[in-house]
Amino acid sequence: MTKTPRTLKLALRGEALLEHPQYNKGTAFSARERNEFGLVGRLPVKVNTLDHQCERAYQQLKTAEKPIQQNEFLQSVKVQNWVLYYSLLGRHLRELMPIIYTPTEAEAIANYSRSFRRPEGLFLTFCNADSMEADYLEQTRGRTIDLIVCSDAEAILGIGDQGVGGIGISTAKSAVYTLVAGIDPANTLCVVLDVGTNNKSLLDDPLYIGWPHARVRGAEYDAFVDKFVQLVRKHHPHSLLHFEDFGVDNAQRLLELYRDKHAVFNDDVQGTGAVTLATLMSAVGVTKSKLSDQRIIVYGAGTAGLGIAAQIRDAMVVMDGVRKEDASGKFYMIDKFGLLTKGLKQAGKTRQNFPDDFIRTEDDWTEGQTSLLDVVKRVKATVLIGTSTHAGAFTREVVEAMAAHCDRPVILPLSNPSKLVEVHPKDANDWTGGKALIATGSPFEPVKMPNGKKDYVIAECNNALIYPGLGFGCILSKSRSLTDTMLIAGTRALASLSPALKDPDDSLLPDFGDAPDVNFHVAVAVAEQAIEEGSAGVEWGKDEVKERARQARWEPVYQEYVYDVEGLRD
Ligand SMILES: NC(=O)C1=CN([C@@H]2O[C@H](COP(=O)(O)OP(=O)(O)OC[C@H]3O[C@@H](n4cnc5c(N)ncnc54)[C@H](O)[C@@H]3O)[C@@H](O)[C@H]2O)C=CC1
Ligand SMILES: CC(=O)C(=O)O
Ligand SMILES: [Mg+2]
Repeated sequence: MTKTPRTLKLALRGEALLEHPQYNKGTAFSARERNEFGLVGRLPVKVNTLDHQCERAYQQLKTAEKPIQQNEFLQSVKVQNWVLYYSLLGRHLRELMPIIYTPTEAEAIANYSRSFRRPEGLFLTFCNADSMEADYLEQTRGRTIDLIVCSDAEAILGIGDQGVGGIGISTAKSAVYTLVAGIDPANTLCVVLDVGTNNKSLLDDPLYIGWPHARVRGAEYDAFVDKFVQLVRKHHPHSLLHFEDFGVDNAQRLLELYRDKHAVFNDDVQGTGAVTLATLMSAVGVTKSKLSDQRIIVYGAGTAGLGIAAQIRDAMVVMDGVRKEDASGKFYMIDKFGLLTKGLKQAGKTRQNFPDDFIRTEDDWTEGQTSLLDVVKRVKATVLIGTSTHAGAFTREVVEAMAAHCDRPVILPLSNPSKLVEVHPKDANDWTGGKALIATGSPFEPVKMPNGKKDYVIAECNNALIYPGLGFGCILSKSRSLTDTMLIAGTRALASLSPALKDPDDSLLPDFGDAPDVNFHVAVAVAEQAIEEGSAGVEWGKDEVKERARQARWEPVYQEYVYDVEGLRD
C-alpha cells in the first residue's frame, strides 16, 4: 500500500505562508498555488521541483568550508522549510549527520548565545516558573504532540553544562527522530529547562542569553521539573517524554521517579545502554563467546557508564540465565579515583547514589593499585568501555595490556564529541595489530588492517542508532510506558542487523546511512512487544504493526495546498 498524498486546506497567505517552515515550499509552489496564495509577485517565476531545490541547497552547503558553518546553513534551511531540510539530509544522511548531530552540534551548542539568530523550541526558565503552563500552551494548543524532547543542559554530550544552549541538543535529537524514524516534526516539542548554569564562561559573557544565575538545585529544582512533567502528563498524556543530557545526579533519579507514571525515556541511560548492548551482542557473536563470559571494565561511571552496565548485566540474566549478583560481578567500574571498591565508598569517594551492585567487594584491592592499567592487567578484561570524557585515557600501554591476554579485545571509546574519544580507533587498531573489535561514540573513518586485509569499518555506537526506533515503536503502539522488555526487543532487532554476524571482519553495527531501515525494524519489534505484553494502548494486533508503521512514517514530500479561510493557520 502506498501513501496517498493529501491536499491541505490552508488559511495562510503571502508572507505568512513563506515564513512558515512547516508549509513553506519556496520556489516549489505551483503556478496555481502562487495565484491562490498571493505569491506570484513574491517569488521568481520558475517553479522548481524538490530535487532541484535539494541540488541547489547542497551546492550552497558545499560552499561552506567548516562543519560549523555547514551546521549554521542547515539550521537556516530548517527554520525556512522543513521538507527541504529533511529531504536534503535524507539524501546525504551519512555525510550530514555529523553536521547536525555529534560532533558539530556540540560546537553549535557551546556557541549558542554568540551565534544566535532565531529561537527554535520552548524555553522554560526558572524565573518564569509562574507562567510555565501558559508558555507551554502557547506553543502546543490545538496541536498533536507525540514526542517531547527535553534537557536541563547540565551534561551536554561530553562538554558539560551549557545553560540555555542546551536547547540545541533537544532540537538535534528531535531532528534525528524525524530523519531516522519518520516522526512528524509538527508533532514534536523541543524543550530546554533553563535552571541557570554553573558554566562560568557563560555567566561572564555579556552576550549570554540564558538565565544568568547559578544552577538551581535541591527541592526547588525538583519542584520546577515536576511542574513541567505534570504539564506534559496533563496536556499530552499519550506522548513520549525523552530526557537528554541531564546531570549525573538527576538523570537516573528522574527516570525512576516518573517511569511508572508516564512513557518516559532517558536516552543517555537507556538508549546508550541499548546500543552498547547490541554492539556487545555482535562482538560476542564474532568471538563465539557469551555475554556472561566477559570481564567488562567501564571507565567513567556516570550516567552513560552506569546505564550501559545495568543494561548488559540485565541481558546476561535474561539471555544467559545467570544470577543477577553473578552478572553484576562481571563489571569493574572505574571513575576519577580509580576502581569503585567498598574501600573507596567508605572513604566517601564514590557518588552517593551509586548502586552497591557494581562496587567491588574483594578485600585485596589496595589503594593506589586500582588504576585502569592495574585493573586491565589483574582481571584480564575482555571488554573496555569508555564513557569518561577523558580524551586519550586508553593509552598504548592499556590497549596493549588488553591485547596481551585476549585474542579479540572489545574496545569501545564512546565519549563524544570526537575530540574526547578515549582512544582514536586507528591507534586501538594499530596497537593491537588489528585484533581489537572497535566501536566509537562519534563517527570515524575506517582503519587500515595489517596483511592487506580489507579496511575495518568502525561502528558508530551512538544511541542515535536506536533511540529513534525505540521512541517510534512506543509512540506507534501508544504505550503508557517504555518497558525494559520493549527496550530489549528493540536491542535484539538492532543486534540482528549487525554486519559482523555475516562477516566477522565487518563492522559491529549497521552503517548510519542505513539508520532509517534499521530503526524501522527496531520500532516494529518494540511495538510488537508492547502489544504482546499488554503495554500498548491500541486496538489493533501484532500482525498490523509493520503496515501501521509504514503509514505513520512522516516523509519529506510536498503536499498540494488549497486556500480555505477555515483552513490551517498554524
Ligand atoms: N555514544 C553514545 O551514545 C553516548 C556517549 N556518551 C558520552 O559519554 C560521556 C559521559 O557522558 P555522561 O555519562 O552523560 O556524563 P557523566 O558526567 O554522567 O559521566 C562521566 C563520568 O566520568 C567520570 N570521569 C571524568 N573524568 C574521569 C577520569 N579522568 N577518569 C575516570 N572517570 C572520569 C566522571 O566522574 C563521571 O562519573 C560523554 O562524553 C558523552 O558524550 C553519553 C551518552 C551516549
Ligand atoms: C550521544 C549522546 O547522547 C551523548 O553523547 O550524550
Ligand atoms: Mg546524550
